[in-house]
Amino acid sequence: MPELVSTEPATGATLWRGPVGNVDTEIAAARGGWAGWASRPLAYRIEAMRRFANVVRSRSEPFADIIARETGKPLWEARTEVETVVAKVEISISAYAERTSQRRLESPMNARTALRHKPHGVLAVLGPYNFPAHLPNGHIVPALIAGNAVVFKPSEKTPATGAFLVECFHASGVPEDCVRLLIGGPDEGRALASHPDIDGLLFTGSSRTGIALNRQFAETPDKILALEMGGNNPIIVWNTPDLYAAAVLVVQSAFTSAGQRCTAARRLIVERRLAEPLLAEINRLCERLIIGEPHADPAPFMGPVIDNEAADQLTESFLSLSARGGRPLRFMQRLVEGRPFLTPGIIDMSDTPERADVELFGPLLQVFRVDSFDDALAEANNTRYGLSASLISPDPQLYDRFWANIRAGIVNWNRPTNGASSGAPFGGIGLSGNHRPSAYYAADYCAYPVVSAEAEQVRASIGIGLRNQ
Ligand SMILES: NC(=O)C1=CN([C@@H]2O[C@H](COP(=O)(O)OP(=O)(O)OC[C@H]3O[C@@H](n4cnc5c(N)ncnc54)[C@H](O)[C@@H]3O)[C@@H](O)[C@H]2O)C=CC1
Ligand SMILES: O=C(O)CCC(=O)N[C@@H](CCC(=O)O)C(=O)O
Repeated sequence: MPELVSTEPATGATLWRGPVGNVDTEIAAARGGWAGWASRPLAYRIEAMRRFANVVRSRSEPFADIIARETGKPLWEARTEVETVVAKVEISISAYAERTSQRRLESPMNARTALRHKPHGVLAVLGPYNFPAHLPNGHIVPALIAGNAVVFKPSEKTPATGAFLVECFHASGVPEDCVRLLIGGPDEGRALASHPDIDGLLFTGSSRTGIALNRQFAETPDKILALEMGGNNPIIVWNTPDLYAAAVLVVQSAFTSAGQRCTAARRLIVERRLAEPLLAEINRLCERLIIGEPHADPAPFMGPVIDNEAADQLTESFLSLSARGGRPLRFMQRLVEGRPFLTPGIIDMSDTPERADVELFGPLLQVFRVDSFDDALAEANNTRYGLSASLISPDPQLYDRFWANIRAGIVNWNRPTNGASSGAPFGGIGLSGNHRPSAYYAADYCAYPVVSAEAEQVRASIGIGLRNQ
């Protein structure tokens, strides 16, 4: 039986191994469990989710340890990921009530119109590796509250975290048939996505995969497809007196999680006169960033990227940007022979007319110096993605212009591009999503509305257009 092995990026040690799952078996199990779960009262499902939150809380340290080891992210950051898994439950309960619960609408005499929502059935969830618990959980919890059953395939790079998450659902009394774990890679992902017996797919991952899935789902408009994809996110720094604070926001935006966030800033757009002093501040901060293994003491700011292949691709991308005319401001370097620890790379692309509009998923920031705010906006919008964008400037009028003109689903002011709230909708436009935002709005894609005109008495008359008897 083929096996999947999970390796700790920081050390190369084997963390977990397990057999690749069978797609048909998992879907059949979920199909079997679904009707029973959907017919339970909402209060029952909510109680089950609250028990799940308690189970996760009681296992928070081992959970954070697995996330940290498997992704390489610092332990402090893995702990915040576990906290978001817990917090997701109450947020999703509120979101369900607000966005997809029952309502009675105005209607003519003797009748009523009721709005209710129904679950889709069996939903497939495909997860990414960068938030291997929080992001799939952001689909799974709302899906279960709405009454769906779920087949969850974690990233092939983070199966241990996926298995831990599913075990927490089962330990909290969610029937094993309602949340199924499918271990596997892209092949299993494809088989799951194309299986005739799923009712929809909730995906978080790269735009490349999302586009392939969108194509595949073109033949099945009856199935729900929610795509949360990547970004090529801009951060503009303009007319700000506090360059240190601006530098902190840029560094947090670009290099938190070793740049492995879909909301990470990939492009710094700065007014020309501020560029040198701002970059000097950023450089000084980068010198001080601790890069180390997840459990190191003192705690690192960031760990390695996910694996050596990703690290190789990022260093090659850095070289390719400089070959195309970019001017390296900080070289991206491998810190430890044979392990994927990278130093932040910063490259000035201002004089390069050709822009490669791709998401470089790691600690790599491109810089663009511009002369006017109009140029800054044009540069910021010079992308087919549209996930997050930030303006760093004390000027509210500039923020008004930025807000009105920037094309993104998350538009921030004097805040990092990342760190989005689970209590708000989360999603982007362009290649960043398919207009089915997640987080607070995940409730919307986990259920469909059913409108019923209802009257208890069988009473009817045709008032117009009848001949006398
Ligand atoms: N917008 C958002 O909410 C977020 C987006 N991301 C994006 O995710 C990416 C990083 O995650 P990755 O794991 O590298 O993404 P990925 O697209 O490589 O993989 C995501 C999942 O899809 C599966 N998969 C891969 N190819 C497939 C195919 N052809 N058919 C079906 N399934 C397939 C993988 O096994 C994995 O479970 C980045 O691009 C990042 O921006 C990450 C987190 C949040
Ligand atoms: O999905 C949610 O509950 C909120 C969105 C969220 O957590 N965003 C994070 C991480 C997403 C990523 O970049 O992979 C963020 O904006 O930093």
